[in-house]
Amino acid sequence: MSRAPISETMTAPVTVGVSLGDRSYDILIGPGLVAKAGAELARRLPGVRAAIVTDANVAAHHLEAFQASLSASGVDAQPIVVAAGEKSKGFDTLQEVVSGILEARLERGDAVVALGGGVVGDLAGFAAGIVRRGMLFVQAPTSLLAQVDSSVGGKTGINTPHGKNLVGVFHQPQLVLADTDVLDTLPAREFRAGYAEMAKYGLIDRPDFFAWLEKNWQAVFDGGDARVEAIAQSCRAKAAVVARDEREAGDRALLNLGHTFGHALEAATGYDGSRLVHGEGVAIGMALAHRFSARLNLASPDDAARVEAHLSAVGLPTKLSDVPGGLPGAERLLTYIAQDKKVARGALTFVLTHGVGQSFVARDVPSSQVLAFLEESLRP
Ligand SMILES: O=C(O)C(=O)C[C@@H](O)[C@H](O)[C@H](O)COP(=O)(O)O
Repeated sequence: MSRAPISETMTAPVTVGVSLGDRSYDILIGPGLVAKAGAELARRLPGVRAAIVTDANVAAHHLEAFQASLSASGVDAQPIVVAAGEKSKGFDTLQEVVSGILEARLERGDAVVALGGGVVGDLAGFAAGIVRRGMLFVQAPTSLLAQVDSSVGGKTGINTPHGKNLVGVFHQPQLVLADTDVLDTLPAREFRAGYAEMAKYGLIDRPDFFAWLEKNWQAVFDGGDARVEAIAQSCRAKAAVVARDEREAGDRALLNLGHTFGHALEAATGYDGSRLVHGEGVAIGMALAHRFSARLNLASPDDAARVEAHLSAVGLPTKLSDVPGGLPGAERLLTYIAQDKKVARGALTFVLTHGVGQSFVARDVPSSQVLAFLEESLRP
C-alpha cells in the first residue's frame, strides 16, 4: 500500500503564538491550511468579509482553492490581483490595492487577506493599516520567506527609489495561516531565498538551530516533517523577539542581520528580481556582516568562513561579485546604507557578531570603516 501524502497523515497544524497583549495572534503551520482557511476565518472573525490580495503567479496556483475555502464557510471575498515581483511594492500598486478595497466597500471590521509572498504581505498589510485607519489583516504566506519571516511581526510597507521599506506602518495580523503544501509549487530559487531568513535565526542567537540546519538542510528542502519543524522553529524565534520589542526600539533590530547590506544591494540593483531577490541580498548581507565583524576583530574569520560555506552549500550567493550585472561603487552603496531605518542621528547601525549565534546591535559604526570594507569587498 502506498503511503498517504503528508497532508493526509498530519491533521493538526503546529500553532505558534505571538504574545502581544490584546493584539496577540496565532501562526498555524502545516499542510492543508488553504482548504481550512475559510473555517479558520469564520470561527476566529465571525461575520467578516474580505479582500484577498494576491499576485498573478500565486493566483494561478492557489486563488481558486483559497476562494472556494472561504466561500464554503460563508466568507464573502473579493480578489485583488497585482503584478508579481518586488516592483509591486510601490505607491502605484498600493493605490490599486486601496482602490480595490474601497470599491468592494469593505468596512474597518472586515479583513484584508494577503495570499502570497513577502511583497504581497508587506503591500496588503500596509493597505490594511491605512484604509479606514486600520482594518483587520490576515496573512496567508505562500513563500518560505513569508512563512518564516515577513508574515510575522507586523512590519508592512513599500519601497521608494531612496531605499527599501522606507514607507510603511506596524500593523499586526489577526492570524497567520502558513500552508506548507503550497511551498511545493515554489521555484527552487525562491525556496533558497527563504532559507536565508531561516538560517538567520540560527546566526542571531540560536547556534544549535544553525548547527541543525547545517546537518539537515537537505531534508528541509525535500519537505515533510523536517520542513514543518524548521518553519515552526523560525516562527518561534521571531515571535520571541517581536514579543519583547514590537516596534524595534531595541533588540528587534537583531532580525535585521544581513539586511543593512542586503537592502542597499536591492536598491542598487533597482529591485530587479532577475538580478537579486530579497533573500539573496540577505544571504550576501549575512556573509558580509560576519566578514565585517571578523575584519573589526569582533569575531573569528573561521566563523565567517563557516557561515559562507553553509550558505554556498545550499546554493545562495555570498559575495558582492555574485550579483549579476555589476554594482555601483562603495560610495554609492554607502548612500543607500545611510538611508537605513536603523540610522540614528546620522550614525550607522549594523547587526554584527561575536560568532555563530552571537549577534549584537552595533550603534555608531564609523562610515569610514564601512566604506573601506565595501571597497575591499568590491575588489575582484
Ligand atoms: O521583522 C523584522 O523586524 C525584520 O527586520 C525582519 C526582516 O527580515 C524583514 O525583511 C523586514 O521587513 C525588514 O525590515 P526593515 O525594517 O529593515 O525594513
